[in-house]
Amino acid sequence: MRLAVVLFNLGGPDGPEAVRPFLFNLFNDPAIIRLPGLLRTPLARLISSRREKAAQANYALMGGRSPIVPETEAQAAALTAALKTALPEAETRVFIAMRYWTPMVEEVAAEVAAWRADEIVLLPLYPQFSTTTTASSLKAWRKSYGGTARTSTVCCYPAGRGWIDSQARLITEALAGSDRPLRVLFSAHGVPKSVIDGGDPYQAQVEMTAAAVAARAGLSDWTICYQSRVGPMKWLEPSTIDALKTAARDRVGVAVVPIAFVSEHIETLVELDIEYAELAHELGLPAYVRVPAAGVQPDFIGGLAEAVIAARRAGGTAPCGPGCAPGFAACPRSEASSDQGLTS
Ligand SMILES: C=CC1=C(C)c2cc3[nH]c(cc4nc(cc5[nH]c(cc1n2)c(C)c5CCC(=O)O)C(CCC(=O)O)=C4C)c(C)c3C=C
Ligand SMILES: [Fe+2]
Ligand SMILES: [Fe+2]
Repeated sequence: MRLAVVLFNLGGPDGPEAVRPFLFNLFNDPAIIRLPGLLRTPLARLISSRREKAAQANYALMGGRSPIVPETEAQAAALTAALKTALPEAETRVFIAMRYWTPMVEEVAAEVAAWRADEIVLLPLYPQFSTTTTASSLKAWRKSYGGTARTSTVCCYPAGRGWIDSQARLITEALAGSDRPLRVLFSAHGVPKSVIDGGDPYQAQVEMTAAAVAARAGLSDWTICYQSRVGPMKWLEPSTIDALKTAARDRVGVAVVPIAFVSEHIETLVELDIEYAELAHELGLPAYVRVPAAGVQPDFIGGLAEAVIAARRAGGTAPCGPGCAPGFAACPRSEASSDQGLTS
C-alpha cells in the first residue's frame, strides 16, 4: 500500500528574482485579497512591484532566499522516519506542497498522482485553521489532484498534544536560560479583522493554543499579540509592537514565541530576530529572548505522525478534535458545505 502524506505551507522565494512573482502569487490569491479577478490581478501586480525592493532587502538578510523549503524538507524527513516505525506495512512518502512558490501545490499533486498513491493524508503545517492559509492550500489541492486515492485531511491541531508539548518544552528551556522572570508573548501572524468577522476560526484557535501551552508550561505572565501586518486595513490586535511597548512600560523582559509558525522563515528570522529585537533594545526592555519554532522537535514530529494515523483511522474524515473548524471547507466533517466565499 502506497501512502502519500502531503505537508502544506506557504513557501518563499528561492532567490532575489523570485521575490516579485512570489508576492504576486500571494496577493493574487482570492483567499488573501477578496476581490474579483478583474480587480485583484492588477492590484496584485501593483502591490508586488511596490513591495519588491523592500522585500528583497529583507530576504537578503537571510542570504537572498527563504529557508522555508529546506526547513520543511527536514520536517518531511523526520516525519518519514516516524511513520516508518508507526506504519511498517505501508510504503510511505512525504511530499511538500507550497502555496505561492516552488514546489507548488499544482506540480506536487501531479507527482503524487504519477507515484500512484493508494492513500493520501493532507496535513497542513498550520496548527490553526484559517481561510487565508489552510483552506487556500486545500482548495488548490482539490483543483489540481486528478488521481483516485482515498484521501483524508487534517484540518488543524490548535490543541494537539504533540504540538502543545513541543511549544511548552521550547518555552520552558528558554525561560530556564534567563536570569530573570520573563513575560511570554505568543506572537501569531495577523490577519485582517474582517477575515475573523467573516467567521474564520483562526483567532479563536490561536487563543486555544496559547491557553493550552500556558497551562502545560505553568506560565503566569503571558499574552497574545499579532505580527506581520500588511496594508492599510484593520488587523487583529494588539500588535506585537504594542505588546513590546507595554512590556517596556511594565519594565519586564519578554520571551517571544512564534505561536502560528512551525519553522523558521522571514517572519521569525527577520521580523522577530532583527526588527523587534532592535525595537526592544530601543525601548530599553530588560531582556528580549526568542523561542525557536518547532522545526523537527520530536514532540512536534510525533504529533504530526499521530495526526496522520488518526486521519487514516477515521476513514477519510479528519480527527476533528477540540478547536476543529466544522463549517469550513477544510473540515471534512462538512465536506459538502460552502466554500467560504473563496471563489477564484
Ligand atoms: C499562520 C500563518 C500565516 C497567515 C495566517 C498568513 C496570512 C497572511 N499573510 C499575508 C502576507 C504576507 N505573508 C508573507 C510571508 C509569510 N506568511 C506566512 C504565514 C502566514 N500568513 C509565512 C510562513 C511567511 C513566510 C514566507 C517566507 O518567505 O519565508 C509575506 C511575504 C513577506 C513580506 O513581504 O512581508 C506577505 C506579503 C497576508 C496579507 C495574510 C492574510 C490576509
Ligand atoms: Fe503571511
Ligand atoms: Fe475539522
